[in-house]
Amino acid sequence: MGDAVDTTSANGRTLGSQPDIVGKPPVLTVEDFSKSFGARSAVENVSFSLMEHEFVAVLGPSGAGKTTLFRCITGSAKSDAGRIRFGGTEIERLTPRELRQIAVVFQQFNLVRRLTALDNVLAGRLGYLPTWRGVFRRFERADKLRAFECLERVGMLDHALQRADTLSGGQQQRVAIARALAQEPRLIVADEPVASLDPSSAAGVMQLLKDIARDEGVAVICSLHQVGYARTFTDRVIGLARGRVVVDAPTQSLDEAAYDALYGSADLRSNTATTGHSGMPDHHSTVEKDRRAALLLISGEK
Ligand SMILES: Nc1ncnc2c1ncn2[C@@H]1O[C@H](COP(=O)(O)OP(=O)(O)OP(=O)(O)O)[C@@H](O)[C@H]1O
Repeated sequence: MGDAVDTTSANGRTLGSQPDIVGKPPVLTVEDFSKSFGARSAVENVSFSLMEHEFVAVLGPSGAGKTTLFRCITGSAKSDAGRIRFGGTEIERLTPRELRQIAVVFQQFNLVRRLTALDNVLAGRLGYLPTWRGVFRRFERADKLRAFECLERVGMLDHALQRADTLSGGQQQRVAIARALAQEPRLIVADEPVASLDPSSAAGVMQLLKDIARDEGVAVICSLHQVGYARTFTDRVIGLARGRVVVDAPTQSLDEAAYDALYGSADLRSNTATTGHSGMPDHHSTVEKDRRAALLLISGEK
């Protein structure tokens, strides 16, 4: 390996010493992306790009548009305007094989509860099997070896044959990350991956995602409600408020004013008015709670 050199991302930020990404195109590019639900604008003119090895947090008050953005990145919802490119190709034009390189980690793990950890991880290989093998779950030896390696990578090898519903929340999320790794991803999209975990398990999962970005060269984009985890583990913060990017900067450069822009800029009345679809939480109180949590964490860590 040659000497480490500082590398600047497409967004003009230094990613640290990552010699192997020099001259490489971004893994993901989001350009002037917008999405509305009827007359309600959820995400507006969002642009950013992600490089290999980057671990990026997406922060923002409830209703800011994080989930909508993630659903469009993974191809499960369509944008109204703008472009999302993965490895240079627009998301809508990706082949199934290319789409497999985008792995998703969910808040509720989404494991098959009655299957073992190993069988859940093998599900990440399904996209690589010919159809008939997939239907009968006839995995090749190489797929099984790969699944074991992924379980080892997340520290869950000893639990390979344990049923998913007998694992703790933190262990289940590790298995879900192993399943994501089994897809051989270039991008991991983690939608509030630690929201259901206790603080110790959450820190372990955040550290694991950080290590994967650093060691495997995967780009990881992760929505969070906890500013502290973003500050401790991620390289860069993209802050959304009312569907717009209000912060996009290296994590270490962010100060109180930046978090204030993110959580304090939300016009609570208009935010509540634009987030009223059924099933959503009380946005006024959630935004205020997020803001207080952000300020507490910032003042506590200085
Ligand atoms: N299926 C839908 N139908 C109508 N409006 C929607 C739908 N999904 C999201 N929205 C609206 O889009 C906006 C963004 O919502 P989104 O769920 O993306 O925010 P979020 O930042 O992920 O919030 P949270 O942190 O609470 O998950 C909100 O105004 C929301 O009410």
